[in-house]
Amino acid sequence: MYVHVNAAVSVDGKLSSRRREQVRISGDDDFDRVDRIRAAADAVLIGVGTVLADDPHLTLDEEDRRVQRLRNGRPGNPARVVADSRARTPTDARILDDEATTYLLVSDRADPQRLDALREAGAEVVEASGDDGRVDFDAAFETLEAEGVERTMVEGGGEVIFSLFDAGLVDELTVYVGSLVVGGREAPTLADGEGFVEGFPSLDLTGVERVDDGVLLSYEA
Ligand SMILES: NC(=O)C1=CN([C@@H]2O[C@H](COP(=O)(O)OP(=O)(O)OC[C@H]3O[C@@H](n4cnc5c(N)ncnc54)[C@H](O)[C@@H]3O)[C@@H](O)[C@H]2O)C=CC1
Ligand SMILES: Nc1nc(O)c(N)c(N[C@@H]2O[C@H](COP(=O)(O)O)[C@@H](O)[C@H]2O)n1
Repeated sequence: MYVHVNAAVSVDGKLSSRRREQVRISGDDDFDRVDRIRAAADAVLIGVGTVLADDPHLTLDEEDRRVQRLRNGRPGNPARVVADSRARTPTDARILDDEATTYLLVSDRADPQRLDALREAGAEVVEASGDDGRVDFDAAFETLEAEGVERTMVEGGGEVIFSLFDAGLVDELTVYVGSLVVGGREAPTLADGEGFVEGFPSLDLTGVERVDDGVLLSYEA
Protein backbone atom coordinates (compact mmCIF):
# COMPACT_ATOMS: atom_id res chain seq x y z
CA MET A 1 0.00 0.00 0.00
CA TYR A 2 1.32 3.44 -0.94
CA VAL A 3 0.30 5.95 1.77
CA HIS A 4 0.23 9.70 1.14
CA VAL A 5 -0.60 11.81 4.20
CA ASN A 6 -1.87 15.34 3.53
CA ALA A 7 -2.86 17.93 6.11
CA ALA A 8 -3.29 21.66 6.56
CA VAL A 9 -1.84 23.21 9.69
CA SER A 10 -1.53 26.67 11.21
CA VAL A 11 1.96 28.16 11.60
CA ASP A 12 2.01 26.66 15.09
CA GLY A 13 1.21 23.17 13.77
CA LYS A 14 -2.46 22.92 14.71
CA LEU A 15 -5.01 21.01 12.61
CA SER A 16 -7.93 22.88 14.17
CA SER A 17 -8.80 24.77 17.34
CA ARG A 18 -9.27 23.48 20.88
CA ARG A 19 -12.98 23.18 20.05
CA ARG A 20 -12.02 20.58 17.41
CA GLU A 21 -14.31 22.21 14.90
CA GLN A 22 -13.12 22.44 11.31
CA VAL A 23 -10.94 25.51 10.68
CA ARG A 24 -10.46 26.66 7.09
CA ILE A 25 -6.66 26.76 6.81
CA SER A 26 -6.27 26.04 3.08
CA GLY A 27 -7.18 28.55 0.40
CA ASP A 28 -8.90 27.70 -2.91
CA ASP A 29 -5.70 26.63 -4.70
CA ASP A 30 -4.74 24.32 -1.89
CA PHE A 31 -8.20 22.74 -1.77
CA ASP A 32 -7.85 22.15 -5.53
CA ARG A 33 -4.49 20.45 -4.91
CA VAL A 34 -6.17 18.26 -2.26
CA ASP A 35 -8.86 17.33 -4.80
CA ARG A 36 -6.13 16.27 -7.27
CA ILE A 37 -4.51 14.01 -4.68
CA ARG A 38 -7.92 12.49 -3.91
CA ALA A 39 -8.49 11.89 -7.62
CA ALA A 40 -5.22 9.95 -7.89
CA ALA A 41 -6.03 7.76 -4.88
CA ASP A 42 -7.96 4.52 -4.61
CA ALA A 43 -9.09 5.48 -1.10
CA VAL A 44 -9.18 8.43 1.29
CA LEU A 45 -8.66 7.52 4.96
CA ILE A 46 -9.55 9.47 8.10
CA GLY A 47 -10.08 8.69 11.79
CA VAL A 48 -13.47 8.67 13.46
CA GLY A 49 -12.38 11.79 15.40
CA THR A 50 -12.49 13.65 12.09
CA VAL A 51 -15.87 12.16 11.19
CA LEU A 52 -17.31 13.30 14.52
CA ALA A 53 -15.70 16.75 14.32
CA ASP A 54 -16.17 17.63 10.64
CA ASP A 55 -18.69 15.20 9.11
CA PRO A 56 -16.70 15.31 5.83
CA HIS A 57 -17.89 13.88 2.51
CA LEU A 58 -14.47 13.03 0.99
CA THR A 59 -15.68 12.86 -2.62
CA LEU A 60 -14.15 14.75 -5.53
CA ASP A 61 -15.14 18.40 -5.95
CA GLU A 62 -14.26 18.57 -9.66
CA GLU A 63 -16.68 16.73 -11.92
CA ASP A 64 -14.01 16.49 -14.68
CA ARG A 65 -11.81 14.44 -12.39
CA ARG A 66 -14.69 12.07 -11.62
CA VAL A 67 -15.39 11.65 -15.34
CA GLN A 68 -11.73 10.97 -16.08
CA ARG A 69 -11.62 8.25 -13.42
CA LEU A 70 -14.72 6.60 -14.89
CA ARG A 71 -13.14 6.72 -18.37
CA ASN A 72 -10.13 4.93 -16.88
CA GLY A 73 -12.40 2.16 -15.56
CA ARG A 74 -12.15 3.32 -11.95
CA PRO A 75 -14.97 4.25 -9.56
CA GLY A 76 -15.95 7.92 -9.93
CA ASN A 77 -14.84 8.69 -6.38
CA PRO A 78 -12.13 7.01 -4.32
CA ALA A 79 -13.36 4.72 -1.56
CA ARG A 80 -13.72 6.29 1.88
CA VAL A 81 -12.04 4.55 4.83
CA VAL A 82 -12.59 5.36 8.51
CA ALA A 83 -10.47 4.03 11.38
CA ASP A 84 -13.25 3.52 13.90
CA SER A 85 -12.29 0.92 16.54
CA ARG A 86 -15.56 1.08 18.47
CA ALA A 87 -17.89 1.86 15.53
CA ARG A 88 -18.75 5.40 16.67
CA THR A 89 -19.50 6.68 13.16
CA PRO A 90 -23.06 8.06 13.18
CA THR A 91 -25.39 6.13 10.86
CA ASP A 92 -26.36 9.43 9.21
CA ALA A 93 -22.74 10.51 8.57
CA ARG A 94 -22.19 12.04 5.11
CA ILE A 95 -19.50 9.45 4.30
CA LEU A 96 -22.19 6.75 4.34
CA ASP A 97 -24.08 8.04 1.34
CA ASP A 98 -23.93 6.04 -1.90
CA GLU A 99 -21.44 8.25 -3.77
CA ALA A 100 -18.52 5.95 -2.95
CA THR A 101 -17.75 2.70 -1.17
CA THR A 102 -17.09 3.31 2.53
CA TYR A 103 -15.01 0.91 4.61
CA LEU A 104 -15.16 1.12 8.41
CA LEU A 105 -12.05 -0.34 10.01
CA VAL A 106 -13.10 -1.64 13.42
CA SER A 107 -11.59 -3.67 16.26
CA ASP A 108 -13.01 -6.41 18.47
CA ARG A 109 -14.24 -3.65 20.83
CA ALA A 110 -17.04 -2.70 18.43
CA ASP A 111 -20.59 -3.55 19.47
CA PRO A 112 -22.08 -6.11 17.00
CA GLN A 113 -25.43 -4.29 17.00
CA ARG A 114 -23.74 -1.02 16.02
CA LEU A 115 -21.98 -2.88 13.23
CA ASP A 116 -25.30 -4.24 11.93
CA ALA A 117 -26.76 -0.71 11.97
CA LEU A 118 -23.73 0.67 10.12
CA ARG A 119 -23.87 -2.12 7.52
CA GLU A 120 -27.55 -1.30 7.07
CA ALA A 121 -26.54 2.35 6.54
CA GLY A 122 -24.17 1.30 3.74
CA ALA A 123 -20.80 0.64 5.37
CA GLU A 124 -18.46 -2.22 4.50
CA VAL A 125 -17.05 -3.37 7.85
CA VAL A 126 -13.44 -4.60 8.07
CA GLU A 127 -12.24 -6.01 11.40
CA ALA A 128 -8.54 -5.46 12.04
CA SER A 129 -7.82 -5.49 15.78
CA GLY A 130 -4.55 -4.44 17.35
CA ASP A 131 -3.47 -5.58 20.84
CA ASP A 132 -4.43 -2.15 22.17
CA GLY A 133 -8.06 -2.45 21.00
CA ARG A 134 -7.50 -0.01 18.17
CA VAL A 135 -7.26 -0.62 14.47
CA ASP A 136 -4.17 -2.50 13.28
CA PHE A 137 -3.35 -0.64 10.08
CA ASP A 138 -1.00 -3.33 8.73
CA ALA A 139 -3.81 -5.90 8.87
CA ALA A 140 -6.42 -3.45 7.59
CA PHE A 141 -4.27 -2.47 4.60
CA GLU A 142 -3.86 -6.13 3.65
CA THR A 143 -7.63 -6.47 3.46
CA LEU A 144 -8.00 -3.23 1.53
CA GLU A 145 -5.32 -4.31 -0.94
CA ALA A 146 -7.31 -7.49 -1.60
CA GLU A 147 -10.20 -5.14 -2.50
CA GLY A 148 -8.00 -3.33 -5.04
CA VAL A 149 -6.90 -0.37 -2.88
CA GLU A 150 -3.23 0.21 -3.67
CA ARG A 151 -2.90 3.95 -3.09
CA THR A 152 -4.38 5.63 -0.01
CA MET A 153 -4.53 9.32 0.78
CA VAL A 154 -4.76 10.06 4.50
CA GLU A 155 -6.53 13.30 5.46
CA GLY A 156 -6.15 13.11 9.24
CA GLY A 157 -6.60 13.63 12.00
CA GLY A 158 -3.63 13.81 14.33
CA GLU A 159 -4.24 10.54 16.19
CA VAL A 160 -4.40 8.49 13.00
CA ILE A 161 -1.43 10.27 11.40
CA PHE A 162 0.71 9.56 14.48
CA SER A 163 -0.24 5.86 14.42
CA LEU A 164 0.67 5.56 10.75
CA PHE A 165 4.10 7.12 11.36
CA ASP A 166 4.52 4.89 14.43
CA ALA A 167 3.77 1.82 12.29
CA GLY A 168 6.22 2.98 9.59
CA LEU A 169 3.46 3.03 6.99
CA VAL A 170 3.83 6.57 5.60
CA ASP A 171 5.46 6.96 2.16
CA GLU A 172 4.77 10.63 1.44
CA LEU A 173 3.69 13.69 3.43
CA THR A 174 2.41 17.02 2.18
CA VAL A 175 1.70 19.77 4.70
CA TYR A 176 0.08 23.06 3.82
CA VAL A 177 1.09 25.69 6.39
CA GLY A 178 -1.49 28.45 6.43
CA SER A 179 -0.63 31.95 7.62
CA LEU A 180 -2.57 31.94 10.87
CA VAL A 181 -1.92 31.15 14.52
CA VAL A 182 -4.42 28.89 16.29
CA GLY A 183 -2.69 28.07 19.57
CA GLY A 184 -4.09 26.06 22.45
CA ARG A 185 -2.44 23.16 24.26
CA GLU A 186 -5.53 21.03 23.66
CA ALA A 187 -5.79 21.84 19.96
CA PRO A 188 -4.98 18.84 17.69
CA THR A 189 -1.63 18.84 15.90
CA LEU A 190 -0.34 17.03 12.82
CA ALA A 191 0.82 14.05 14.90
CA ASP A 192 -0.73 13.54 18.33
CA GLY A 193 -1.01 10.08 19.92
CA GLU A 194 1.62 9.35 22.58
CA GLY A 195 4.37 11.08 20.65
CA PHE A 196 7.89 9.83 20.05
CA VAL A 197 10.70 10.16 22.60
CA GLU A 198 13.33 8.50 20.42
CA GLY A 199 13.51 7.02 16.93
CA PHE A 200 11.80 10.11 15.53
CA PRO A 201 10.72 9.43 11.94
CA SER A 202 12.90 11.58 9.71
CA LEU A 203 11.74 12.83 6.35
CA ASP A 204 13.38 13.98 3.10
CA LEU A 205 12.25 17.45 2.10
CA THR A 206 11.38 17.28 -1.62
CA GLY A 207 9.57 20.57 -2.21
CA VAL A 208 8.79 24.03 -0.85
CA GLU A 209 6.22 26.09 -2.71
CA ARG A 210 4.08 29.15 -2.07
CA VAL A 211 0.36 28.27 -2.45
CA ASP A 212 -2.37 30.86 -1.76
CA ASP A 213 -0.96 32.85 1.18
CA GLY A 214 0.73 29.83 2.74
CA VAL A 215 3.51 27.33 2.09
CA LEU A 216 3.28 23.78 0.81
CA LEU A 217 5.95 21.46 2.21
CA SER A 218 6.47 18.10 0.50
CA TYR A 219 8.36 15.17 2.00
CA GLU A 220 9.22 11.56 1.29
CA ALA A 221 9.25 9.32 4.34
N1 LIG B 1 -6.53 20.67 8.93
C1 LIG B 1 -6.62 19.45 8.46
O1 LIG B 1 -6.00 19.12 7.42
C2 LIG B 1 -7.45 18.44 9.16
C3 LIG B 1 -7.95 18.68 10.41
N2 LIG B 1 -8.63 17.71 11.10
C4 LIG B 1 -9.03 17.99 12.47
O2 LIG B 1 -8.47 17.02 13.33
C5 LIG B 1 -9.35 16.78 14.45
C6 LIG B 1 -9.62 15.30 14.57
O3 LIG B 1 -8.42 14.65 14.82
P1 LIG B 1 -8.26 13.57 15.98
O4 LIG B 1 -9.09 13.98 17.14
O5 LIG B 1 -6.82 13.35 16.17
O6 LIG B 1 -8.98 12.28 15.41
P2 LIG B 1 -8.65 11.25 14.22
O7 LIG B 1 -9.43 11.65 13.03
O8 LIG B 1 -7.21 10.98 14.09
O9 LIG B 1 -9.37 9.94 14.82
C7 LIG B 1 -8.85 9.33 15.98
C8 LIG B 1 -9.71 8.14 16.35
O10 LIG B 1 -9.51 7.09 15.40
C9 LIG B 1 -9.74 5.86 16.01
N3 LIG B 1 -8.63 4.94 15.75
C10 LIG B 1 -8.80 3.63 15.45
N4 LIG B 1 -7.64 3.02 15.32
C11 LIG B 1 -6.68 3.94 15.54
C12 LIG B 1 -5.27 3.87 15.56
N5 LIG B 1 -4.61 2.75 15.30
N6 LIG B 1 -4.60 4.99 15.85
C13 LIG B 1 -5.25 6.17 16.10
N7 LIG B 1 -6.59 6.29 16.11
C14 LIG B 1 -7.31 5.18 15.83
C15 LIG B 1 -9.84 6.10 17.50
O11 LIG B 1 -11.21 6.02 17.84
C16 LIG B 1 -9.34 7.51 17.68
O12 LIG B 1 -9.97 8.18 18.74
C17 LIG B 1 -10.60 17.60 14.18
O13 LIG B 1 -10.52 18.77 14.94
C18 LIG B 1 -10.52 17.91 12.68
O14 LIG B 1 -11.16 19.13 12.37
C19 LIG B 1 -8.86 16.49 10.55
C20 LIG B 1 -8.44 16.21 9.28
C21 LIG B 1 -7.70 17.16 8.48
N1 LIG C 1 -6.65 20.28 3.34
C1 LIG C 1 -7.44 20.80 4.28
N2 LIG C 1 -7.38 22.13 4.53
C2 LIG C 1 -8.16 22.66 5.49
O1 LIG C 1 -8.07 23.97 5.73
C3 LIG C 1 -9.03 21.85 6.23
N3 LIG C 1 -9.84 22.39 7.20
C4 LIG C 1 -9.07 20.47 5.91
N4 LIG C 1 -9.91 19.66 6.58
C5 LIG C 1 -10.27 18.36 6.10
O2 LIG C 1 -10.84 18.36 4.81
C6 LIG C 1 -11.80 17.32 4.71
C7 LIG C 1 -13.16 17.90 4.32
O3 LIG C 1 -13.70 17.06 3.38
P1 LIG C 1 -14.99 17.46 2.50
O4 LIG C 1 -14.73 18.79 1.90
O5 LIG C 1 -16.16 17.41 3.40
O6 LIG C 1 -15.02 16.38 1.46
C8 LIG C 1 -11.86 16.65 6.03
O7 LIG C 1 -11.01 15.55 6.09
C9 LIG C 1 -11.39 17.78 6.92
O8 LIG C 1 -11.01 17.46 8.18
N5 LIG C 1 -8.27 19.97 4.94
